[in-house]
Amino acid sequence: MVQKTLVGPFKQILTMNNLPDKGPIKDNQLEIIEGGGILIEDEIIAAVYEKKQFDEERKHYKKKSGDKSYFKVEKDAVLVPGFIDSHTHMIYAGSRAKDYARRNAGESYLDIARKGGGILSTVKKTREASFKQLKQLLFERGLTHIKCGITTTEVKSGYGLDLENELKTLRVIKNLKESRSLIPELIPTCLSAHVKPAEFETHEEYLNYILKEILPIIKEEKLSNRVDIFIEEGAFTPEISLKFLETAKKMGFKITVHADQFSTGGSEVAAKVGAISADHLEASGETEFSLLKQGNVIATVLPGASMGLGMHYAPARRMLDAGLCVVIASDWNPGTAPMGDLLIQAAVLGANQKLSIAETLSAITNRAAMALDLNDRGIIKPGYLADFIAFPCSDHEDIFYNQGVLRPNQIWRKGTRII
Ligand SMILES: N=CN[C@@H](CCC(=O)O)C(=O)O
Repeated sequence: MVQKTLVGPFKQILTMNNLPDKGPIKDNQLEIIEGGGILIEDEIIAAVYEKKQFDEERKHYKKKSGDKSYFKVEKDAVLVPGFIDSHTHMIYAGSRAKDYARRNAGESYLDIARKGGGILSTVKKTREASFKQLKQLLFERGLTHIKCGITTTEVKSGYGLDLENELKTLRVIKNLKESRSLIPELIPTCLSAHVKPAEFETHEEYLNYILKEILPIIKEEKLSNRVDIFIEEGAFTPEISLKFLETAKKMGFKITVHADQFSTGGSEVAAKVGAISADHLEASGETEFSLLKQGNVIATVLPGASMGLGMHYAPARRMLDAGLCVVIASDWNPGTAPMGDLLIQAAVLGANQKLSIAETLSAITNRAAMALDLNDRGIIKPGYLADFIAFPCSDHEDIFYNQGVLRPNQIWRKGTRII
């Protein structure tokens, strides 16, 4: 039997429907329904009602009668789609507080990595951690995410860097994805090509190992259908990254890349290989924007990494004006982005880059869904997943104005109210 629930009335519903996929968005393009409500059928939005229709529907519903229930919401509530965090490294063990202190004392991220800190120090701790410990850590981080209003979270491997440990982390993600509904839906990505582990002599050798030993098992066990690589000085050069990604693509994987964080070259690879998104882009300029535009690549910016490294933000305003689809993600990781709070980061980036409310919200809802190639969420619309969140305020402008301090107090994930 289909479980039907009528939810509302909401002071405002921001549907994020009918917005452009790319380029600037004006606030007056937002569809805002005042006093309306939602009909949920199992996991799906069955109807979005305007006030008049909602008041009519409501008469037919009695709380918990038969197969229908009516869920009356708190007085002032603004409903938006559940947030989507399309770039995180949330599965790791240990802390990098010492790296952070060293950076603040003047050492650079790349220098610390060369001297034994950095990504490889997290790899050591993650290899030592058991499946059970990693599962608990990821679960707790997932709870933090859901409280911020995130209902879908991408999670990358990349702190295992050998067959056993890359599979261990991806199996934890799969296991948690299948067993929990209290945390966001997890979307796994294989980032075995994060950096070269010490056991390999050359970068080519390691990338061949990923292609021959790791990716076939990931495919067989359906652990992920996405492949990422860190294109950067100290990680992988654009030339060998392109060859690696072309082969991964031929194997059936969707492609995303870490591009232009400190130096350029990654955007060009992303465009050539037809990546869905290029993420970071702090070093990108007009040349890179036009490459991304020609390649139809989504530009994902990661303000949390800029905050963690104390560096400038990616030029999101100029990217939008160049006609790109801009997405904002938290990049939650122990090295450069330990905060992991997408709401604070989006609000602060929006103020810094002069993004309209519509552009900022779109970058963590409907456009973020596109970065994960998911066409069933990110918009409040019939047929879409009933993933939505409500903030205790009477006007949507209060959400980013409060810069992350105002939290959603009602969260539905796949039709179930979980907070
Ligand atoms: N840049 C590469 N990867 C992460 C940092 C990982 C780490 O330092 O542990 C990022 O996206 O910022």
